[in-house]
Amino acid sequence: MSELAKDYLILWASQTGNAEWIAKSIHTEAGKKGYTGECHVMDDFTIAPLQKAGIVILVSSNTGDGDAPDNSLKFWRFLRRNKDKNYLTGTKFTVLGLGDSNYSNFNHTGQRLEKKFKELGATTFYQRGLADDAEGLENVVDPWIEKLWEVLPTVLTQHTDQSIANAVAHEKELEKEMTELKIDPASMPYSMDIRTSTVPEQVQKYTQLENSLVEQPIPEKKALKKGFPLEISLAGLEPGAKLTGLPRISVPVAKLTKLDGQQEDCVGKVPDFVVTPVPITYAPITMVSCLTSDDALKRTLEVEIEIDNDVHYDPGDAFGVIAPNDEELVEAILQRLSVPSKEYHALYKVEGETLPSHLQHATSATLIDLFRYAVDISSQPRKALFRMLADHTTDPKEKLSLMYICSKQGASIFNAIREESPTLLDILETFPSCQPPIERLLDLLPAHLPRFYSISSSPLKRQGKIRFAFNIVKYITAKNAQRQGVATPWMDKITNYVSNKNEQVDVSSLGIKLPMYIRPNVNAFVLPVETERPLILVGPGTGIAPFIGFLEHRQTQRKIRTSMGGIGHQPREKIRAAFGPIHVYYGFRDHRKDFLFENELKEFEKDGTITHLAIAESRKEDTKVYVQDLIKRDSDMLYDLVVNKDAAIYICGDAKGMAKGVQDALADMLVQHQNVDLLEANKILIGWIGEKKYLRDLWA
Ligand SMILES: Cc1cc2nc3c(=O)[nH]c(=O)nc-3n(C[C@H](O)[C@H](O)[C@H](O)COP(=O)(O)O)c2cc1C
Repeated sequence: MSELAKDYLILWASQTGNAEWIAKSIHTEAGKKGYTGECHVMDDFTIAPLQKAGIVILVSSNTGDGDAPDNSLKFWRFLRRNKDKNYLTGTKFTVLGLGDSNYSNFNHTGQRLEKKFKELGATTFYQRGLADDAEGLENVVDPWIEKLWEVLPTVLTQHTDQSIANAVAHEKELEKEMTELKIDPASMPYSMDIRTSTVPEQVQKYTQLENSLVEQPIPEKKALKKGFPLEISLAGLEPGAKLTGLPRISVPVAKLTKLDGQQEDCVGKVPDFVVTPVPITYAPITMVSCLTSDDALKRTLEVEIEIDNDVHYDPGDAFGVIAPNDEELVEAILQRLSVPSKEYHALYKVEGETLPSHLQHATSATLIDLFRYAVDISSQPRKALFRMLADHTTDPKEKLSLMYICSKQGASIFNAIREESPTLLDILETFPSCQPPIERLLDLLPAHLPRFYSISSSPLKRQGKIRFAFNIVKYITAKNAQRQGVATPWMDKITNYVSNKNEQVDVSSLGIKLPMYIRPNVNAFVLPVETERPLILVGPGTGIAPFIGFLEHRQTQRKIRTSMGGIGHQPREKIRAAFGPIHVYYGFRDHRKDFLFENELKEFEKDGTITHLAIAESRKEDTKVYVQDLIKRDSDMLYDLVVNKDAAIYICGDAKGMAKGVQDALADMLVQHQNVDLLEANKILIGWIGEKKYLRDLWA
């Protein structure tokens, strides 16, 4: 048998924090199990050389269109340039990919990593795992990690320290205790609604121990936001049944230490612990316009902000907005956690060995800011969160429900909960005897992230300004709970809920500033430099927004060239030939309600910026037309443009329905005209993605 390796190296790449959290959990747990190794973000790959590590574990998510996360781009450059077939000979590795099957390039990065490592001579010691966010990452990640612990002793040396053996045994004991909760048939099924929300005495005591900051709750005057408790039925659970497949008890990481003093809110200022790739700009909001009618299904706003001269962007770039979590929700959660309001502004230091990136700079932060800006309190809850909450719940039935939710037997309940997208408040109100320490919440809640918007204006046309458009995310779930996004309702609120359709309201006098930063389009979703290249732009709904920026840009470029031509330098035909045709495929539900940018698009059509505007209306009387239907209709003309005239195709919008439909329509076009089968047609399309001839900016 070959010698066991001594050290492992975990390299992770994460866009929104999942891969980072999973990689760090594996690292912490591996340490507890007696293995030694390191854990780094992929772009720090020079810190711990790959060739020196016996075992390499790669954990990577995807972004864009099957692209690698931003914090692995340097690593990828290094891998691409490295052609040495023996570079990793002797290295054993495995891959855990995180993806989402709503995207057609499902888990592309994980697969590419595996291929590249093999090309460099490495061999796999354990089969790769490809998790799907559409189904719940845990369904693959948890069993994959469980099996990893079985495989690891065959390839890696484990230290047999007695304290480690004791800790592992203790953990097993705990697990057993939790999984053998006796199920009382008399209490089933039961509804959480009948519970009172008083926190039992022993829970108060417990939290005081774990959370030095919790004092006796003081009555609050203000009526606080209420959550929407979940309905959890234990009906599916057999009396005496055991729960299996529970997530591992995650190791506590974050430690809160109280500092001296308080810090009052600095209105509109993002706390210093929020770190962005480029410094935050506070951009004054100058104009707001509502692009939809009152009776439209979705409310869409267009907003204009002012930027400094040193902020540069191209049409198609996106920028991040740093919006706080909903203030009422934050306060209601803090109150539910028994934090007295006088503590909200007390300063704390967050410490811990494997702290996630979003907490690493919180060396002096107020509690309220941590809940406003550090953690996500309204995204899909992780199973590990429910598992942790169970450990801090005193009522046996509630504890059992929490364990059930995260067990294999409770998979359908967990999925039903995901459908309802509960906030942290909803979950805590469902389980009144649950009183988790804030530190454990910091460990298990995902990072609060900037929200990205495509720029819908051209810097040529609107110097010193940026315009963007977005739907206000507010909806009612199947169980009648109200839900809302983070940034869009906040922007609607701070700009005073402008409502007259297409009226551009000047809001400069309100003095509102938007914390933002430009994120250059790593995807190359920008206009080609050659203005003569034909373009096919497909963007239903708010997917049209970046194309408005493209069109403004082309319109202004043409105007500039025409004015030069006007003084005798260039004949008009030459100018016309310098600008390729632009075909726009745009869709909405009902032209009276949600024909976004109607005036602008008609103007572009009139002045020749758009050669052909194809409009799909999906709720028009009895006909439902989608953009993909129009692409099928125009298949001959589009084939000629794409194949004979080298047009570039841009798709923006929903990854699931629209992008798949458009891809099918394009594949059909190739089948019809190029005498290939569907498989070959899709391969051609994938090739076009690689050549940046077919570009997509999609969201699930
Ligand atoms: C804008 C965006 C684009 C994405 N593109 C893809 C993709 O092309 N293929 C895929 O499998 N998953 C894709 N995903 C899904 C992520 O990989 C998945 O949600 C993962 O859990 C994110 O992990 P992270 O938080 O570590 O970045 C995308 C997610 C977002 C938000």
